[in-house]
Amino acid sequence: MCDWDLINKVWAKVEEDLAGNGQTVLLRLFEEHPETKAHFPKFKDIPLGQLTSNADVKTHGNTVFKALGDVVKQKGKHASNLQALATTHINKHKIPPQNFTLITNVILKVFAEKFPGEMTAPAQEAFSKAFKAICSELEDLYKKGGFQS
Ligand code: HEM
Repeated sequence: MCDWDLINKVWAKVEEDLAGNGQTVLLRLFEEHPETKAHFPKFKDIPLGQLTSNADVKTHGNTVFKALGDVVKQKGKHASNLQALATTHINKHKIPPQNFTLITNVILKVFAEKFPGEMTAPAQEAFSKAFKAICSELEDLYKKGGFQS
């Protein structure tokens, strides 16, 4: 099974609760890297403890995971998906590119904890490789987009 097929197999499990899994990842990101929360106008002034029951976090978790699922399903032909993400995250949300490395590392960790049956060593390796490639492509798009931090 090639890398993207392995990834999509795990993703089918993630989709059983897309919003809940996205929510877990966002909360873990804010917990482990508190500076990331400051980028979200909706969440920056709310203490982390109160965000666990905040419906907007779950809604945004769904938004992020829907977009990431769209990337994964392209099986590598995701240039236009990444371009769209880079454009809004550079120009509208003004998110420094290294934040994508932070969130993808959190996703890897959360999936390994939540889905030990699906996240076999080869599946972890496949995600790790794919996320590294995606982050590096986003970084190139940021450079082309003239991102100023
Ligand atoms: C897996 C990586 C990510 C994906 C797939 C993703 C996807 C999205 C999508 C689909 C939206 C809404 C549409 C848009 O504006 O493009 C969005 C909004 C946003 N994203 Fe991301 N994102 C990712 C990572 C991040 C990171 C790491 C940060 C900051 C640390 C971030 C900050 C934001 C903010 C502030 C918004 C606007 C939220 C609002 O509506 O108030 N994103 N993201």
